[in-house]
Amino acid sequence: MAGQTMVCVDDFERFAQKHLARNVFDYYRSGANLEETLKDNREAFKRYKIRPRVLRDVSHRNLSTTILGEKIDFPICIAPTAMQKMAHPDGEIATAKAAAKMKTLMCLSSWATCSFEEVAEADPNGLKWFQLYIYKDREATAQLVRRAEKAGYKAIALTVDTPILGRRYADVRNKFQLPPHLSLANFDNEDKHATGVKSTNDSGLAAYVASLIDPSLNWEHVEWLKSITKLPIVVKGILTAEDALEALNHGIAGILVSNHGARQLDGVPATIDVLSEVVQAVNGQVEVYLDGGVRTGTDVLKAIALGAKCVFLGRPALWGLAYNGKEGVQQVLQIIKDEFSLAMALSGCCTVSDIKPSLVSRHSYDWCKL
Ligand SMILES: Cc1cc2nc3c(=O)[nH]c(=O)nc-3n(C[C@H](O)[C@H](O)[C@H](O)COP(=O)(O)O)c2cc1C
Ligand SMILES: CCCCCCC(=O)C(=O)O
Repeated sequence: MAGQTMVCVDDFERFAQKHLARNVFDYYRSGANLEETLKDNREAFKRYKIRPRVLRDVSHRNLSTTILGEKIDFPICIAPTAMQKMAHPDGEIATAKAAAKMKTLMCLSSWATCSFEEVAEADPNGLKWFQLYIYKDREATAQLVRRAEKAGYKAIALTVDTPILGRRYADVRNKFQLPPHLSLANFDNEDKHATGVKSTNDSGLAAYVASLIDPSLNWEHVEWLKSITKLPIVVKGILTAEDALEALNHGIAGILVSNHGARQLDGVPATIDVLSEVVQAVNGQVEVYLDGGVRTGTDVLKAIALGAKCVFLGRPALWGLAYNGKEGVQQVLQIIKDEFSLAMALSGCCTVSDIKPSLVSRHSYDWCKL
Protein backbone atom coordinates (compact mmCIF):
# COMPACT_ATOMS: atom_id res chain seq x y z
CA MET A 1 0.00 0.00 0.00
CA ALA A 2 2.31 2.85 1.22
CA GLY A 3 5.00 4.04 -1.16
CA GLN A 4 2.98 3.93 -4.36
CA THR A 5 1.93 7.15 -6.01
CA MET A 6 -1.77 6.95 -6.70
CA VAL A 7 -2.64 9.34 -9.49
CA CYS A 8 -6.08 8.33 -10.71
CA VAL A 9 -8.98 6.01 -9.85
CA ASP A 10 -7.68 3.24 -12.10
CA ASP A 11 -4.52 3.01 -9.95
CA PHE A 12 -6.73 2.07 -6.99
CA GLU A 13 -8.57 -0.55 -9.04
CA ARG A 14 -5.25 -2.12 -10.09
CA PHE A 15 -4.19 -2.22 -6.45
CA ALA A 16 -7.47 -3.85 -5.44
CA GLN A 17 -7.15 -6.45 -8.18
CA LYS A 18 -3.71 -7.40 -6.89
CA HIS A 19 -4.54 -7.47 -3.20
CA LEU A 20 -8.16 -8.54 -2.70
CA ALA A 21 -9.20 -12.19 -2.67
CA ARG A 22 -10.22 -13.21 -6.18
CA ASN A 23 -13.90 -13.85 -5.38
CA VAL A 24 -14.18 -10.49 -3.62
CA PHE A 25 -12.56 -8.51 -6.44
CA ASP A 26 -14.69 -10.36 -8.98
CA TYR A 27 -17.87 -9.58 -7.04
CA TYR A 28 -17.04 -5.88 -6.78
CA ARG A 29 -15.86 -5.49 -10.38
CA SER A 30 -18.33 -7.54 -12.39
CA GLY A 31 -21.34 -6.52 -14.38
CA ALA A 32 -24.18 -8.70 -15.58
CA ASN A 33 -23.85 -11.31 -18.32
CA LEU A 34 -21.49 -10.28 -21.14
CA GLU A 35 -20.87 -6.92 -19.48
CA GLU A 36 -21.85 -4.90 -22.55
CA THR A 37 -23.42 -2.22 -20.38
CA LEU A 38 -20.47 -2.31 -17.98
CA LYS A 39 -18.13 -1.36 -20.84
CA ASP A 40 -20.58 1.18 -22.18
CA ASN A 41 -20.98 2.98 -18.86
CA ARG A 42 -17.34 4.04 -19.33
CA GLU A 43 -17.19 4.28 -23.13
CA ALA A 44 -20.26 6.50 -23.35
CA PHE A 45 -18.57 9.32 -21.43
CA LYS A 46 -16.01 9.49 -24.24
CA ARG A 47 -18.77 10.26 -26.75
CA TYR A 48 -19.43 13.58 -25.02
CA LYS A 49 -16.93 16.29 -25.79
CA ILE A 50 -16.38 19.42 -23.77
CA ARG A 51 -16.81 22.83 -25.46
CA PRO A 52 -14.56 24.95 -23.26
CA ARG A 53 -14.98 28.69 -22.86
CA VAL A 54 -11.85 30.81 -22.38
CA LEU A 55 -10.86 34.18 -20.90
CA ARG A 56 -13.25 33.74 -17.98
CA ASP A 57 -10.99 34.46 -14.93
CA VAL A 58 -11.16 31.08 -13.20
CA SER A 59 -8.74 31.98 -10.41
CA HIS A 60 -11.43 31.43 -7.74
CA ARG A 61 -13.75 28.46 -7.99
CA ASN A 62 -16.54 27.26 -5.74
CA LEU A 63 -17.45 23.58 -6.16
CA SER A 64 -20.12 23.46 -3.48
CA THR A 65 -23.75 22.60 -4.09
CA THR A 66 -26.75 21.20 -2.24
CA ILE A 67 -28.46 17.84 -2.30
CA LEU A 68 -32.07 17.77 -1.06
CA GLY A 69 -31.34 21.08 0.63
CA GLU A 70 -28.16 19.98 2.44
CA LYS A 71 -24.87 21.65 1.57
CA ILE A 72 -21.99 19.52 0.29
CA ASP A 73 -18.52 20.76 -0.71
CA PHE A 74 -18.62 19.28 -4.23
CA PRO A 75 -21.22 17.35 -6.26
CA ILE A 76 -19.67 13.89 -5.89
CA CYS A 77 -21.30 11.49 -3.41
CA ILE A 78 -20.79 7.86 -2.44
CA ALA A 79 -23.25 5.30 -3.81
CA PRO A 80 -24.45 2.38 -1.68
CA THR A 81 -22.34 -0.71 -2.18
CA ALA A 82 -22.86 -3.90 -0.23
CA MET A 83 -20.52 -5.73 2.13
CA GLN A 84 -17.66 -3.26 2.42
CA LYS A 85 -15.84 -5.19 5.17
CA MET A 86 -14.68 -7.57 2.45
CA ALA A 87 -12.56 -4.67 1.13
CA HIS A 88 -11.26 -3.47 4.51
CA PRO A 89 -11.95 -4.49 8.13
CA ASP A 90 -13.33 -1.01 8.92
CA GLY A 91 -15.88 -1.35 6.11
CA GLU A 92 -18.68 1.21 5.91
CA ILE A 93 -17.42 3.05 9.01
CA ALA A 94 -14.27 4.01 7.10
CA THR A 95 -16.28 5.11 4.07
CA ALA A 96 -18.58 7.22 6.23
CA LYS A 97 -15.63 8.89 7.95
CA ALA A 98 -14.01 9.68 4.61
CA ALA A 99 -17.22 11.15 3.19
CA ALA A 100 -17.77 13.25 6.32
CA LYS A 101 -14.17 14.50 6.28
CA MET A 102 -14.59 15.55 2.65
CA LYS A 103 -17.98 17.13 3.46
CA THR A 104 -19.99 15.06 1.07
CA LEU A 105 -22.79 12.50 1.27
CA MET A 106 -22.56 8.75 1.75
CA CYS A 107 -25.46 6.41 1.04
CA LEU A 108 -25.39 3.27 3.21
CA SER A 109 -26.49 -0.04 1.66
CA SER A 110 -29.21 -2.26 3.15
CA TRP A 111 -26.51 -4.89 2.84
CA ALA A 112 -23.90 -3.10 4.94
CA THR A 113 -21.50 -5.07 7.08
CA CYS A 114 -21.57 -2.28 9.72
CA SER A 115 -24.87 -1.28 11.31
CA PHE A 116 -26.74 2.03 10.87
CA GLU A 117 -25.86 3.05 14.37
CA GLU A 118 -22.13 2.25 14.09
CA VAL A 119 -21.95 4.20 10.84
CA ALA A 120 -23.90 7.15 12.26
CA GLU A 121 -21.66 7.26 15.32
CA ALA A 122 -18.49 7.13 13.17
CA ASP A 123 -18.98 10.81 12.42
CA PRO A 124 -22.27 12.20 13.71
CA ASN A 125 -21.93 15.30 11.51
CA GLY A 126 -21.63 13.31 8.29
CA LEU A 127 -24.53 13.56 5.83
CA LYS A 128 -26.02 10.12 5.18
CA TRP A 129 -28.83 8.50 3.23
CA PHE A 130 -30.00 4.93 3.60
CA GLN A 131 -30.52 2.65 0.58
CA LEU A 132 -33.47 0.30 0.95
CA TYR A 133 -34.30 -3.07 -0.55
CA ILE A 134 -37.87 -4.26 -0.03
CA TYR A 135 -37.90 -7.65 1.64
CA LYS A 136 -40.74 -10.15 1.47
CA ASP A 137 -40.89 -9.67 5.23
CA ARG A 138 -42.53 -6.23 5.32
CA GLU A 139 -41.99 -5.79 9.06
CA ALA A 140 -38.24 -6.44 8.68
CA THR A 141 -38.21 -3.79 5.93
CA ALA A 142 -40.14 -1.27 8.05
CA GLN A 143 -37.74 -1.91 10.91
CA LEU A 144 -34.80 -0.89 8.66
CA VAL A 145 -36.57 2.37 7.83
CA ARG A 146 -37.31 3.11 11.49
CA ARG A 147 -33.70 2.51 12.49
CA ALA A 148 -32.40 4.70 9.67
CA GLU A 149 -34.72 7.52 10.78
CA LYS A 150 -33.68 7.16 14.41
CA ALA A 151 -29.98 7.14 13.52
CA GLY A 152 -30.31 10.46 11.63
CA TYR A 153 -30.21 9.36 7.98
CA LYS A 154 -31.68 12.16 5.86
CA ALA A 155 -33.34 10.27 2.98
CA ILE A 156 -34.26 6.79 1.78
CA ALA A 157 -32.88 5.73 -1.61
CA LEU A 158 -35.25 3.00 -2.73
CA THR A 159 -33.53 0.71 -5.23
CA VAL A 160 -36.07 -0.18 -7.91
CA ASP A 161 -33.98 -2.12 -10.44
CA THR A 162 -33.49 -5.25 -8.37
CA PRO A 163 -36.66 -7.31 -7.93
CA ILE A 164 -34.49 -10.28 -8.88
CA LEU A 165 -30.71 -10.42 -8.99
CA GLY A 166 -28.94 -9.97 -12.34
CA ARG A 167 -26.80 -12.84 -13.59
CA ARG A 168 -23.15 -12.21 -12.78
CA TYR A 169 -21.07 -14.99 -14.26
CA ALA A 170 -18.07 -14.56 -11.97
CA ASP A 171 -20.19 -14.92 -8.83
CA VAL A 172 -21.75 -18.09 -10.22
CA ARG A 173 -18.34 -19.54 -11.11
CA ASN A 174 -16.89 -18.54 -7.71
CA LYS A 175 -20.02 -19.74 -5.85
CA PHE A 176 -19.81 -16.40 -4.12
CA GLN A 177 -20.60 -16.27 -0.40
CA LEU A 178 -20.12 -13.68 2.31
CA PRO A 179 -17.09 -14.79 4.38
CA PRO A 180 -18.48 -16.56 7.48
CA HIS A 181 -16.94 -14.03 9.93
CA LEU A 182 -19.10 -11.29 8.35
CA SER A 183 -22.84 -10.72 8.32
CA LEU A 184 -25.34 -8.14 7.08
CA ALA A 185 -25.13 -6.00 10.17
CA ASN A 186 -28.52 -4.30 10.02
CA PHE A 187 -30.18 -7.55 11.02
CA ASP A 188 -29.85 -9.52 14.26
CA ASN A 189 -26.94 -11.93 14.26
CA GLU A 190 -28.80 -15.20 13.99
CA ASP A 191 -31.48 -13.85 11.65
CA LYS A 192 -31.58 -15.45 8.17
CA HIS A 193 -31.57 -11.91 6.73
CA ALA A 194 -28.12 -11.37 8.27
CA THR A 195 -26.44 -14.64 7.45
CA GLY A 196 -28.20 -15.77 4.28
CA VAL A 197 -25.47 -14.98 1.72
CA LYS A 198 -23.85 -18.38 1.95
CA SER A 199 -22.42 -21.10 -0.17
CA THR A 200 -24.69 -22.77 -2.70
CA ASN A 201 -24.04 -24.35 -6.08
CA ASP A 202 -24.71 -20.97 -7.64
CA SER A 203 -24.05 -17.41 -6.50
CA GLY A 204 -24.92 -17.20 -2.80
CA LEU A 205 -26.29 -13.72 -3.51
CA ALA A 206 -28.76 -14.96 -6.08
CA ALA A 207 -30.04 -17.59 -3.65
CA TYR A 208 -30.42 -15.01 -0.85
CA VAL A 209 -32.29 -12.59 -3.11
CA ALA A 210 -34.58 -15.30 -4.47
CA SER A 211 -35.57 -16.44 -1.01
CA LEU A 212 -35.86 -13.10 0.86
CA ILE A 213 -36.31 -10.13 -1.50
CA ASP A 214 -39.80 -9.25 -2.78
CA PRO A 215 -39.90 -9.84 -6.56
CA SER A 216 -43.33 -8.21 -6.79
CA LEU A 217 -41.70 -4.77 -6.29
CA ASN A 218 -44.02 -2.14 -7.82
CA TRP A 219 -45.28 1.42 -7.34
CA GLU A 220 -47.54 0.35 -4.46
CA HIS A 221 -44.39 -0.32 -2.49
CA VAL A 222 -43.44 3.31 -3.00
CA GLU A 223 -46.84 4.34 -1.61
CA TRP A 224 -46.37 1.96 1.31
CA LEU A 225 -42.93 3.40 1.99
CA LYS A 226 -44.35 6.94 1.94
CA SER A 227 -46.97 5.81 4.45
CA ILE A 228 -44.37 4.66 6.98
CA THR A 229 -41.76 7.44 6.74
CA LYS A 230 -41.54 11.20 6.58
CA LEU A 231 -38.06 11.01 5.07
CA PRO A 232 -37.74 12.08 1.43
CA ILE A 233 -37.63 9.14 -0.97
CA VAL A 234 -35.20 8.98 -3.88
CA VAL A 235 -35.81 6.25 -6.46
CA LYS A 236 -32.56 4.64 -7.55
CA GLY A 237 -32.51 2.81 -10.87
CA ILE A 238 -34.59 4.91 -13.30
CA LEU A 239 -33.53 4.81 -16.97
CA THR A 240 -36.53 6.14 -18.93
CA ALA A 241 -38.66 9.28 -19.17
CA GLU A 242 -41.78 7.12 -18.64
CA ASP A 243 -40.61 5.85 -15.27
CA ALA A 244 -39.34 9.28 -14.28
CA LEU A 245 -42.85 10.70 -14.85
CA GLU A 246 -44.37 7.80 -12.94
CA ALA A 247 -42.01 8.57 -10.06
CA LEU A 248 -43.16 12.21 -10.07
CA ASN A 249 -46.77 11.04 -9.92
CA HIS A 250 -45.87 9.09 -6.79
CA GLY A 251 -44.43 12.12 -5.05
CA ILE A 252 -40.81 11.12 -4.84
CA ALA A 253 -38.15 13.68 -3.90
CA GLY A 254 -35.37 12.72 -6.29
CA ILE A 255 -34.36 10.37 -9.10
CA LEU A 256 -31.06 8.57 -9.32
CA VAL A 257 -30.42 7.60 -12.95
CA SER A 258 -28.64 4.29 -12.47
CA ASN A 259 -28.26 0.89 -14.09
CA HIS A 260 -26.90 -0.51 -10.84
CA GLY A 261 -23.32 -0.30 -12.08
CA ALA A 262 -24.37 -2.50 -15.04
CA ARG A 263 -24.96 -5.43 -12.66
CA GLN A 264 -28.64 -6.04 -13.37
CA LEU A 265 -29.93 -6.01 -16.97
CA ASP A 266 -27.13 -6.25 -19.51
CA GLY A 267 -27.92 -4.37 -22.72
CA VAL A 268 -29.46 -1.29 -21.12
CA PRO A 269 -27.92 2.04 -22.14
CA ALA A 270 -25.09 3.74 -20.34
CA THR A 271 -26.51 6.07 -17.73
CA ILE A 272 -24.93 9.19 -19.25
CA ASP A 273 -26.82 8.41 -22.48
CA VAL A 274 -30.24 8.50 -20.81
CA LEU A 275 -29.60 11.36 -18.41
CA SER A 276 -30.94 14.06 -20.77
CA GLU A 277 -34.13 12.08 -21.44
CA VAL A 278 -34.86 11.86 -17.72
CA VAL A 279 -33.84 15.46 -17.00
CA GLN A 280 -36.15 16.73 -19.74
CA ALA A 281 -39.07 14.64 -18.52
CA VAL A 282 -38.62 15.81 -14.94
CA ASN A 283 -38.34 19.44 -16.08
CA GLY A 284 -36.87 20.72 -12.82
CA GLN A 285 -39.61 19.31 -10.56
CA VAL A 286 -37.19 17.16 -8.53
CA GLU A 287 -33.45 16.69 -8.39
CA VAL A 288 -31.89 14.18 -10.77
CA TYR A 289 -28.61 12.40 -9.97
CA LEU A 290 -26.47 9.93 -11.92
CA ASP A 291 -24.21 7.01 -11.17
CA GLY A 292 -22.43 4.44 -13.37
CA GLY A 293 -18.93 4.64 -14.76
CA VAL A 294 -17.97 7.98 -13.21
CA ARG A 295 -14.19 7.78 -12.81
CA THR A 296 -12.77 11.22 -13.63
CA GLY A 297 -13.43 14.89 -13.02
CA THR A 298 -14.40 15.38 -16.65
CA ASP A 299 -17.05 12.65 -16.27
CA VAL A 300 -18.47 14.67 -13.39
CA LEU A 301 -18.41 17.87 -15.46
CA LYS A 302 -20.25 16.17 -18.33
CA ALA A 303 -22.94 14.70 -16.06
CA ILE A 304 -23.53 18.05 -14.34
CA ALA A 305 -23.71 19.79 -17.74
CA LEU A 306 -26.36 17.31 -18.87
CA GLY A 307 -28.48 18.08 -15.83
CA ALA A 308 -27.36 15.89 -12.92
CA LYS A 309 -27.42 17.73 -9.61
CA CYS A 310 -24.74 15.38 -8.24
CA VAL A 311 -23.04 12.15 -9.24
CA PHE A 312 -22.44 9.04 -7.14
CA LEU A 313 -19.38 6.75 -7.11
CA GLY A 314 -19.79 3.01 -6.54
CA ARG A 315 -16.69 0.94 -7.26
CA PRO A 316 -14.15 3.79 -6.89
CA ALA A 317 -14.94 4.01 -3.17
CA LEU A 318 -14.44 0.24 -2.82
CA TRP A 319 -11.06 0.48 -4.55
CA GLY A 320 -10.07 3.29 -2.18
CA LEU A 321 -11.23 1.25 0.80
CA ALA A 322 -9.21 -1.76 -0.35
CA TYR A 323 -6.14 0.46 -0.77
CA ASN A 324 -6.13 2.08 2.65
CA GLY A 325 -9.47 2.16 4.50
CA LYS A 326 -10.74 5.65 5.35
CA GLU A 327 -7.59 7.33 3.99
CA GLY A 328 -7.95 5.46 0.72
CA VAL A 329 -11.58 6.49 0.20
CA GLN A 330 -10.63 10.06 1.07
CA GLN A 331 -7.79 9.95 -1.47
CA VAL A 332 -10.15 8.74 -4.20
CA LEU A 333 -12.63 11.51 -3.41
CA GLN A 334 -9.85 14.10 -3.33
CA ILE A 335 -8.46 12.99 -6.70
CA ILE A 336 -11.83 13.17 -8.46
CA LYS A 337 -12.68 16.44 -6.71
CA ASP A 338 -9.36 17.98 -7.85
CA GLU A 339 -9.88 16.70 -11.38
CA PHE A 340 -13.36 18.21 -11.38
CA SER A 341 -12.01 21.54 -10.15
CA LEU A 342 -9.39 21.51 -12.91
CA ALA A 343 -11.99 20.59 -15.53
CA MET A 344 -14.16 23.49 -14.36
CA ALA A 345 -11.23 25.89 -14.60
CA LEU A 346 -10.14 24.75 -18.05
CA SER A 347 -13.68 24.93 -19.40
CA GLY A 348 -14.29 28.41 -18.00
CA CYS A 349 -16.59 27.61 -15.04
CA CYS A 350 -16.20 29.15 -11.59
CA THR A 351 -19.30 27.69 -9.95
CA VAL A 352 -21.35 24.54 -10.43
CA SER A 353 -24.21 26.64 -11.81
CA ASP A 354 -21.89 27.88 -14.59
CA ILE A 355 -21.84 24.29 -15.95
CA LYS A 356 -24.54 24.51 -18.61
CA PRO A 357 -25.76 22.00 -21.26
CA SER A 358 -23.95 24.00 -23.95
CA LEU A 359 -20.67 22.92 -22.35
CA VAL A 360 -20.91 19.45 -23.93
CA SER A 361 -21.81 18.02 -27.31
CA ARG A 362 -22.40 14.40 -28.17
CA HIS A 363 -20.46 12.75 -30.97
CA SER A 364 -21.33 9.53 -32.71
CA TYR A 365 -19.53 6.30 -31.95
CA ASP A 366 -17.84 6.34 -35.38
CA TRP A 367 -16.54 9.81 -34.78
CA CYS A 368 -14.97 8.61 -31.52
CA LYS A 369 -13.09 5.81 -33.27
CA LEU A 370 -11.33 8.24 -35.64
C1 LIG B 1 -20.01 -4.32 -5.37
C2 LIG B 1 -21.25 -3.50 -5.55
C3 LIG B 1 -22.27 -3.60 -4.62
C4 LIG B 1 -23.41 -2.83 -4.78
N1 LIG B 1 -24.36 -2.88 -3.81
C5 LIG B 1 -25.46 -2.11 -3.92
C6 LIG B 1 -26.44 -2.10 -2.91
O1 LIG B 1 -26.31 -2.75 -1.89
N2 LIG B 1 -27.54 -1.36 -3.12
C7 LIG B 1 -27.73 -0.62 -4.26
O2 LIG B 1 -28.77 0.02 -4.41
N3 LIG B 1 -26.80 -0.59 -5.22
C8 LIG B 1 -25.67 -1.30 -5.08
N4 LIG B 1 -24.72 -1.25 -6.04
C9 LIG B 1 -24.86 -0.30 -7.16
C10 LIG B 1 -24.25 1.06 -6.80
O3 LIG B 1 -25.03 1.72 -5.83
C11 LIG B 1 -24.13 1.99 -8.00
O4 LIG B 1 -25.38 2.07 -8.64
C12 LIG B 1 -23.07 1.56 -9.02
O5 LIG B 1 -22.00 0.91 -8.38
C13 LIG B 1 -22.55 2.77 -9.78
O6 LIG B 1 -21.65 2.39 -10.75
P1 LIG B 1 -20.05 2.46 -10.60
O7 LIG B 1 -19.65 1.32 -9.73
O8 LIG B 1 -19.58 2.32 -12.00
O9 LIG B 1 -19.69 3.80 -9.99
C14 LIG B 1 -23.56 -1.99 -5.90
C15 LIG B 1 -22.53 -1.92 -6.84
C16 LIG B 1 -21.38 -2.64 -6.67
C17 LIG B 1 -20.27 -2.50 -7.68
C1 LIG C 1 -31.92 -7.33 -3.90
C2 LIG C 1 -30.57 -7.39 -4.51
C3 LIG C 1 -29.49 -7.38 -3.51
C4 LIG C 1 -28.13 -7.19 -4.11
C5 LIG C 1 -27.23 -6.64 -3.06
C6 LIG C 1 -25.95 -6.16 -3.49
C7 LIG C 1 -25.97 -5.43 -4.76
O1 LIG C 1 -26.75 -4.52 -4.96
C8 LIG C 1 -25.08 -5.81 -5.80
O2 LIG C 1 -24.29 -6.75 -5.61
O3 LIG C 1 -25.12 -5.20 -6.88
